[in-house]
Amino acid sequence: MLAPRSNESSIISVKVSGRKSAGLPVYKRSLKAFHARKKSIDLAIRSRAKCISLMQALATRENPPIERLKITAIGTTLRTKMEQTGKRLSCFAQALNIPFSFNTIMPAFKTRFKKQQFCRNWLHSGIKMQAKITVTETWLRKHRHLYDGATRHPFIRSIRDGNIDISAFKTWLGQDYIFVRAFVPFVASVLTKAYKGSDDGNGDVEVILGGVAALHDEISWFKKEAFKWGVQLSDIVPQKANQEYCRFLESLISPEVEYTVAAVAFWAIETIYQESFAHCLEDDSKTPPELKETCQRWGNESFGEYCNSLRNIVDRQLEKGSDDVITKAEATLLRVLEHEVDFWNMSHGRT
Ligand SMILES: Cc1ncc(CN)c(N)n1
Repeated sequence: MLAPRSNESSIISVKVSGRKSAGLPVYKRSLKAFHARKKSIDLAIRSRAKCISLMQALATRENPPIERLKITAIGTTLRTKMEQTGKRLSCFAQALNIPFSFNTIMPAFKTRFKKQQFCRNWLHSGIKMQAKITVTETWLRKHRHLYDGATRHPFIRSIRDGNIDISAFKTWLGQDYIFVRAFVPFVASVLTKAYKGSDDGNGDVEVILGGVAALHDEISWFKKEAFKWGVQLSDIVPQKANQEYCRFLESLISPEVEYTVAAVAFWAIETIYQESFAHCLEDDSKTPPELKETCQRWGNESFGEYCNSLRNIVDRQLEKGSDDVITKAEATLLRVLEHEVDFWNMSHGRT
């Protein structure tokens, strides 16, 4: 244990995960350690509420002053949820005048066992583990603006705020049905590429096969939903943005397109819907009850886990990809983001 001199301030580092911390409430333990002038404290904490209690307690302390509160959240599924927590905590820290930083770590695991093992070690060992920034993480940071444009589009915001124009929703429903039909051969081609192109010790084929299987159910859902809303699917003519997006998918089916490049497109297409619709299900959302089922379809947690599995596949592939493949894959991600924005614009009646 390091004991700083009395005029030295301390950095408190708190680890957050879904696991319950044992014994004393976390903030009491943190403060105890703070009094004991430990330089750094690693604790597992369960909820945002506990972080808030800790901040309140720290804010009222004068001696020694807090230099910086650093919270690192480890998660294995919903990155957006962790980021939201980070934003809220950051606002709160600002209000209390506590210098604050928040990081998230989303490590990839081959098996559930490895994940549990990591969480156990991370929470209890006190060993600081360096999070490795993956290629997808780098891209999402670099293209944050475009990514947010695709996942927080005014169309999605209008669902979330409860003021969606139902005719726009019906447009989206009909057009997306056509898109999903074109998506089927694309996903099947990714499956073929995975079968041929990966060593598959990691189960890529199984994950992608799950995606192919789910599309059957998805198409049935569109038919049921169209009936409910009085949308005649046989009358739908694909609009320009949809045609272009479907043409883009078709171009990725070509055997010349590498598995890594096609897998990046697949991951991005699924994840954009996951993050968009999950946004409409957050606690403070005013999504109309009749649209909740639609949002659940892509915004649910298990779809989030599936997207995360796709992301792990992509990161593993990128890790061993040539510079040329990585460049093409990044360009493909950007194309997907642009097509998604165009698709929302089209649904929103902006084209
Ligand atoms: C346009 C679009 N993008 C993504 C998804 C999710 N598969 C979708 N159904 N439609």
